[in-house]
Amino acid sequence: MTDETSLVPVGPFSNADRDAVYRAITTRRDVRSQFLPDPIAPDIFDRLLMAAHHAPSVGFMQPWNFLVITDPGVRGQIKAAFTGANEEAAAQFPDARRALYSDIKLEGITEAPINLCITCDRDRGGPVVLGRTHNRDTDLYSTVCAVQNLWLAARAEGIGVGWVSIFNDADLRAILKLPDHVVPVAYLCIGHVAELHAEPELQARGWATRTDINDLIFADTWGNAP
Ligand SMILES: Cc1cc2c(cc1C)N(C[C@H](O)[C@H](O)[C@H](O)COP(=O)(O)O)c1[nH]c(=O)[nH]c(=O)c1N2
Repeated sequence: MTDETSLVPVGPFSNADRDAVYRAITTRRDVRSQFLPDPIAPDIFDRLLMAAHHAPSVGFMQPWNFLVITDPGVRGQIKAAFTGANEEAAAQFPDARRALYSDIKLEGITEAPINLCITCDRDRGGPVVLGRTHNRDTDLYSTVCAVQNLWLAARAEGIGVGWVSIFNDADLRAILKLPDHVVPVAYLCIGHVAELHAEPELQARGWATRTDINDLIFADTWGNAP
């Protein structure tokens, strides 16, 4: 058997490059309120989509599409869908948390210059996809990898991204005219930012705190401390 793939030598990044990668990871934030109105230059937006498109995907399925939403009419419908779902969401929290929940801004749909829905086409690649034979949801996981690639690239570009998931699926599908085999994985608000929260806003607002990583690591079997 011949190996027709070509390999290139690799080593670790320079310290500066490596630090930049970790800086993007640790200083990336979910953005809801800091969007500036400035448009995003096409070359920057192209790089963000390129980053998303270079994500790993099961069987190299590349199940994503990028729905770029700029039309104010569509945005208005999306915002109304969010508002309805967010009222339903608030009602699900206990009385003690509801006031704080309602006080936290959870989207920047109308303020962000670009809204982007990253979808997953569950039929792409046909009925049998390498790596997906025993776990059908791996196409959804692949799409989430694309979202994260974009989110980190955006941090490096000084662009803020906010993920909005408080929607009834049916609303999003109807507004965006999605076919049945396409899943709206992530609805993202994207725009320039001058500032980012130093820590997750939900932590700063007292909603949740970052878990100690040592409490999350098990050895060999579930629950077994290393
Ligand atoms: C799948 C998914 C869905 C959502 C989110 C994230 C992810 C991964 N997040 C953002 C989330 O609140 C945020 O990532 C955490 O609070 C951690 O903060 P940083 O991302 O580090 O700023 C989010 N934020 C928000 O304001 N409205 C939302 O509907 C959602 N939905």
